[in-house]
Amino acid sequence: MRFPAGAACVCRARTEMAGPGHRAAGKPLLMKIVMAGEACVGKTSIVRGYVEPGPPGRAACYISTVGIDFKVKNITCNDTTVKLQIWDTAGQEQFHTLCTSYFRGAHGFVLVYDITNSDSFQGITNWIKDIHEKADDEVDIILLGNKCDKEVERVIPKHRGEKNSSALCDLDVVDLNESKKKKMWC
Ligand SMILES: Nc1nc2c(ncn2[C@@H]2O[C@H](COP(=O)(O)OP(=O)(O)OP(=O)(O)O)[C@@H](O)[C@H]2O)c(=O)[nH]1
Repeated sequence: MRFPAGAACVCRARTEMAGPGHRAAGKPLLMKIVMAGEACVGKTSIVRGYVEPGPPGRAACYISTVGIDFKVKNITCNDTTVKLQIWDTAGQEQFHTLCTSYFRGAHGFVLVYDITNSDSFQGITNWIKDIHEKADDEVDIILLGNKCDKEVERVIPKHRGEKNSSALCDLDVVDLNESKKKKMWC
């Protein structure tokens, strides 16, 4: 998955995300990806930049997502057509129960924080817990530090994002048994 300029991806996606069992003959491989993270970190902007044609742009004003939104994009990966179903969740607390109910069945998560907002970075731990509780047994997670154009306002150094992702890998190993295994690719 490729992200718009300005986004620092500190983990990488697994390329072989779903096996052939997920595909009916002649149909593209269907992948469910969920965007998650605190409000206003830029999830919707990232999805729009990725899915909509034309140069990536951001909304002039912030309109928070109400509940959940949904976009589709077809990509080709290793000669296989993959239909990405991207669920853009609202970060506001009032939608939390609704949004996490969409975690089941996801193949991958993009967890977004804002590098200029330490609360959004601290919130990542809770999102990981939600994934452990509500998602299926094996999922891939990308941790993404957004708003990298605001370098002068940065409060989360890149190495903290990288450290967090390795810490979360350790957490996986310690806390999860074989049947409830999540993978964090760093
Ligand atoms: N400077 C800067 N601003 C950004 C960036 N990405 C998003 N924004 C701005 O941040 C604000 C929030 O962006 P959204 O994409 O709506 O954030 P969200 O995470 O979807 O918010 P919720 O729907 O409330 O969960 C908007 O004003 C965007 O224009 C970025 O990379 N850099």
